[in-house]
Amino acid sequence: MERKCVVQVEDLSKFYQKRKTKEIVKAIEGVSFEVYEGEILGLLGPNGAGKTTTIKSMCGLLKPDEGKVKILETDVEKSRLRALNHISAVLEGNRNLYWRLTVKENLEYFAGNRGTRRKNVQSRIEHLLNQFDLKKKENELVSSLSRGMQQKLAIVVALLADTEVILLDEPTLGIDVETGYEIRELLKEIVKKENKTIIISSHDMPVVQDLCERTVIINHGKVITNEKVDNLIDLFETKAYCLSLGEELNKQQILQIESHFPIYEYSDQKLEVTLENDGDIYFLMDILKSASTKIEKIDRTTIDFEQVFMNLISREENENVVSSSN
Ligand SMILES: Nc1ncnc2c1ncn2[C@@H]1O[C@H](COP(=O)(O)OP(=O)(O)OP(=O)(O)O)[C@@H](O)[C@H]1O
Repeated sequence: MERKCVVQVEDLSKFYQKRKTKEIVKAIEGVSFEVYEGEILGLLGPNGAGKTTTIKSMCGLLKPDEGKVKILETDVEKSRLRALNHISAVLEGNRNLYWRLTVKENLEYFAGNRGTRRKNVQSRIEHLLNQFDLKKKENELVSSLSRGMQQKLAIVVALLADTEVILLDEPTLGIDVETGYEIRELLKEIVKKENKTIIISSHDMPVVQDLCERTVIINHGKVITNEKVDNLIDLFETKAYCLSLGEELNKQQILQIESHFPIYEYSDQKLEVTLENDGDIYFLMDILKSASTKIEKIDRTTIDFEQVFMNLISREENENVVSSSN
């Protein structure tokens, strides 16, 4: 059965003009992707890649120069309020909480603000407080809560609006491991039970690997990958090898490896390397032969999403270097 598309980002571009130099900066250019019902999508990219610009365009905080965003077929720019009824966002820095109100007061205030129907509000608040283990804190001021608890509350506020789409910007940034794990499990539960769609922007690759079904990776303002996380890991795993060597590599060999293979690891006579192109294995053999380094064993190596991400970004950087020098 075909999945329902809930968010369509179509050909988005945004340019800024620097105040001092008047130079035009391209933040994003031609960014397009779709997000489906019941999916957790990771929106990733290195610093300055264009994630915040994309996110702000998605929740109507910024007007793109070109392109559009549709949430459940409603154009965010043309029918802002109607579109925003379908999406809630937790942007970085807990901006959706009042620090001088208690946990419960925050929930009641925001529920009223979004026009959530009175009849269901109290039971939804109770349900979420219990689900997120915040019930015992309901009368405490937000300012007195730990960062992890504030983040859980910020997510609860977003969930209270009961929108189909939830956008979470760096949901685990700066919080302890235990709460980070708890948040991940809760998000999985919510997607499963309530069929919500979650879009996560994060630099935390283990979180992305654990939570996201698919990732859109942006670099230099353009989408460079839009693929299922498992497919990406499989793809790179088939190219990743661990060579156990008979002796240590010398400096010259390490320099050669470094310049040809952007992602590699070497220690204790073990070389982990990703072979991308057909000629790579011969190139590697030549480097090893140059100092008569023996290979004792070659294994396929397991790879995590962090390495996949690094591979994709460095591959794109290399292609950019090649195309700009042509
Ligand atoms: N108001 C602005 N004026 C000028 N340039 C801007 C402005 N906002 C963003 N940019 C530039 O646009 C590019 C994309 O920025 P954006 O904040 O979207 O990236 P990002 O991927 O969210 O980065 P980060 O992870 O560091 O927040 C960057 O080069 C940034 O310097």
